[in-house]
Amino acid sequence: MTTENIGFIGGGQMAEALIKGLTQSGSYPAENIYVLDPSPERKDFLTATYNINTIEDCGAAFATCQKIFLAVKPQVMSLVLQNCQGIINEDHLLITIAAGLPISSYVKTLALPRLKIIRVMPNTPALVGQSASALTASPYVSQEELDKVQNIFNQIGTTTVLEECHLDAVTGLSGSGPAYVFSFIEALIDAGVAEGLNRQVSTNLALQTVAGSVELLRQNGEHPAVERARVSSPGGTTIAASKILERSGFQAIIMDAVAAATEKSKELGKGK
Ligand SMILES: NC(=O)C1=CN([C@@H]2O[C@H](COP(=O)(O)OP(=O)(O)OC[C@H]3O[C@@H](n4cnc5c(N)ncnc54)[C@H](O)[C@@H]3O)[C@@H](O)[C@H]2O)C=CC1
Ligand SMILES: O=C(O)[C@@H]1CCC=N1
Repeated sequence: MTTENIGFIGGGQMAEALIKGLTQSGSYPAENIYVLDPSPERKDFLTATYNINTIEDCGAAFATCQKIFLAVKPQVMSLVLQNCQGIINEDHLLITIAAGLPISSYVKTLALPRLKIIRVMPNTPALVGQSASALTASPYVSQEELDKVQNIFNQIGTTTVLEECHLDAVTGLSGSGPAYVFSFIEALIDAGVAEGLNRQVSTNLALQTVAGSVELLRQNGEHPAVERARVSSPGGTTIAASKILERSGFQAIIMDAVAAATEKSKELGKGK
């Protein structure tokens, strides 16, 4: 078990997902985790729930922790970085999870050409140890530092190291992806209710259908189209439903949704 301090600037949903994953997996002692957040309610909640420390300003955060996670909204990131200017140095390691903002924007705002920074896109299933995270690092991050941070994200799910040019697509697919899956599940539940099933029964059936289908794809390793064909009996119920999905452009709708989120991620980084 490591005893290195790590800090979080921003103690919202995603920071909590990481803190929960790290403390509950036992990979980080709570006493080595520090969080800075302007909301007294968030600080009280995080300290009471996870037994971690709070910290009052950037100066204290960067004096206490060499590794700092930036977990604020992209829209407030430049304000946070301005508050940290002159405090962050090239020995610190920043780990940002903000959507859209390229590594170059941090280098520029902090005026630190040799800044060590890792950009990560996780997702909220981190709260239950099932995140899908992609990481990319600035050239001044050593392989050992990248491995350590990747290992932190491995505690809350799976990780992939990618070139930075792919991070917007990752944001559109897996960063925002849980929301699309939740919409699909919600629709399945309501459909069951519309067909007369009790809401709890419908919820249980929908959740297990999605979880079981994911497990089947994982274990069989087949393309989803192959598994779809296996469900579709000739003249049967599934092919009747598939015709409706095809006619409504179901797959194109999902692809358009991912493209819109990817484009938004690019927009967030424009001019930064
Ligand atoms: N929610 C999600 O599914 C995902 C979010 N992200 C990224 O994670 C980052 C955080 O998102 P969430 O946790 O969802 O947002 P959130 O709104 O839950 O958390 C942001 C936190 O930052 C705090 N904050 C505001 N101004 C601050 C300041 N000046 N200094 C320190 N803290 C400040 C707020 O009080 C709040 O607790 C965003 O950049 C987002 O793009 C990345 C992957 C998934
Ligand atoms: O909606 C957002 O902007 C954030 C980034 C990825 C998921 N949630």
